[in-house]
Amino acid sequence: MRQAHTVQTVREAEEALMASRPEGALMRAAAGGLAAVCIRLLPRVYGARVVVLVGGGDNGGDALYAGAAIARRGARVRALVAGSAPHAAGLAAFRAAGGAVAAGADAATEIGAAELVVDGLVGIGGRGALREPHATLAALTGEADALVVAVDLPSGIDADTGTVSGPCVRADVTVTFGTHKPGLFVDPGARYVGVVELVDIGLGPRLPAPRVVSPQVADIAALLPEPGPESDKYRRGVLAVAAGSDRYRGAAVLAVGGALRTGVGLLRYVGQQGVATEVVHHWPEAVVSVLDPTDPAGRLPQRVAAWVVGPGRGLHPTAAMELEAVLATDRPVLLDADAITLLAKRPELVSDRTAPTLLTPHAGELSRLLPDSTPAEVEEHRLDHVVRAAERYNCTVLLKGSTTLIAAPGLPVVVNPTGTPLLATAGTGDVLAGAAGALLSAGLSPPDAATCAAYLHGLAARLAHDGAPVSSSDLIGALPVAFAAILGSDSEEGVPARGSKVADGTRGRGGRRG
Ligand SMILES: NC(=O)C1=CN([C@@H]2O[C@H](COP(=O)(O)OP(=O)(O)OC[C@H]3O[C@@H](n4cnc5c(N)ncnc54)[C@H](OP(=O)(O)O)[C@@H]3O)[C@@H](O)[C@H]2O)[C@@H](O)CC1
Ligand SMILES: Nc1ncnc2c1ncn2[C@@H]1O[C@H](COP(=O)(O)OP(=O)(O)O)[C@@H](O)[C@H]1O
Ligand SMILES: [K+]
Repeated sequence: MRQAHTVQTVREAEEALMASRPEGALMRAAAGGLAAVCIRLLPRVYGARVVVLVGGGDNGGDALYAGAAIARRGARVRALVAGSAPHAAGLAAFRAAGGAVAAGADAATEIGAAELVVDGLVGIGGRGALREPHATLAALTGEADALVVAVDLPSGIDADTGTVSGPCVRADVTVTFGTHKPGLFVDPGARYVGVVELVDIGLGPRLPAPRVVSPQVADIAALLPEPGPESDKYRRGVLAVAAGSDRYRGAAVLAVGGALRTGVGLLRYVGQQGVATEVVHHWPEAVVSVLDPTDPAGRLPQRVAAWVVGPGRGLHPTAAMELEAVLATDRPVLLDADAITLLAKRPELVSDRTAPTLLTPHAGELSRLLPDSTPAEVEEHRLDHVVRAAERYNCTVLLKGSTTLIAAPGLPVVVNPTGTPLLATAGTGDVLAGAAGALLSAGLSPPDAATCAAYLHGLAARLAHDGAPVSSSDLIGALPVAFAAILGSDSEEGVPARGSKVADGTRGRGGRRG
């Protein structure tokens, strides 16, 4: 798992480490790692035109020291200084190595002609939207042909939350120091970071548990259940799916498909006759129990390992009675869509529950779960809201959307790295609910089931048609391909790139069958 820590934690760890190291050692380690990445990225260093953007703090200091190292290799390096007092020792080293400070008036020309721009405007000390002249310099990097390397994090991203509240540097590569910062993983910040390279400056042993983690392919491969020789359909996991209604038959078919293609021992579909017929037509392996609308709790299938309730199920009283009955069992339950809307009126059904529960809301549904929030606020501060929902309902919450986040009380928030806007099409959430339900029925804990399902789901969308649009049915069809990619990964295969000038650096350590 890639780990991310908050600014306060990083500062505390840095302080403790600095006390045991000679003055300036950390910055030298950081700048050395930064310079090495820049030098590796330039096709030819000698004579290359490089611009360093220098703010008034240590982030600018890192950029100046790295600029000095690049200048010593024969590059023509110019500094554009924002802020009145750039790092004094860094500036002296930069000048001594042959670097020069360019006039602010030449900023557009210098950036326009550069092959490489190093963004040292602000790092973890950034507060709020960039001020001038930082904002203009950040905007100029967006128009440049140059490769853009961000120091620690792209200037303009809030390091702790990923919030972007004004102009922001769009990096091809971010060289971050000591540990990742949550804002590098979470949208909207995550869209600006490009490939992230972590430079070890010795913080590791001083860091506490991370606030945020992001799984790599080997982490997922290690979690996915694998049927063993002693497996039978019951021991592998029986999943009950209460999804779809006469009005939304497709939701049932998609949730069941997502579950079957993720792997279940036996799938029991529960629903009205018409929908059940449709489900069996698409998935003859499903075993159906026809719902009695006058007594939805009366004939719930017994001996199930886990439940999925809610996609396309509706909000009528029958659905509410069914929800209450399922939550009264001691089985793991996944609630999605309409079940979440119903839960918002009866939060105690989950908050007082002792058996495992997984909620999979999108931003609108999450805002219903937290009545003092709006969907726009959830979108803007996704990390805070998913953590609040997990605490309030005392269960695991997977927040869908541009970056899928998974929170559970007492655990770091998991950020899924495989998401893609290709998923923004009707019905993909139903597939996700089925997939996560299948993993719950196989015995994974809600956080692990949610983590693996989100990873598989995003990867399937990317692999389905090589990046061409996918339908929810295509997504189901591509789940086996995503499984094969994960289990057969030989470590260098990462998540496909997100449109950066540099190939994606997300790497795994190898699947267990690799
Ligand atoms: N600590 C260590 O051991 C190590 C730290 N390292 C490096 O130090 C970085 C942290 O350095 P830092 O603490 O000096 O803060 P930094 O990110 O440079 O920002 C402060 C400057 O930005 C300015 N500023 C703020 N907001 C602004 C805005 N919205 N718009 C415009 N300006 C704004 C602020 O100005 P002020 O608001 O104070 O006037 C001040 O001048 C860290 O990210 C890493 O790169 C590495 O060398 C490894 C060892
Ligand atoms: N812009 C996006 N980038 C990445 N994933 C997205 C984006 N928009 C939606 N998704 C994903 O698509 C799925 C949509 O689910 P949901 O909103 O429940 O739709 P539906 O109810 O139609 O199935 C979720 O997995 C969500 O994370
Ligand atoms: K920066």
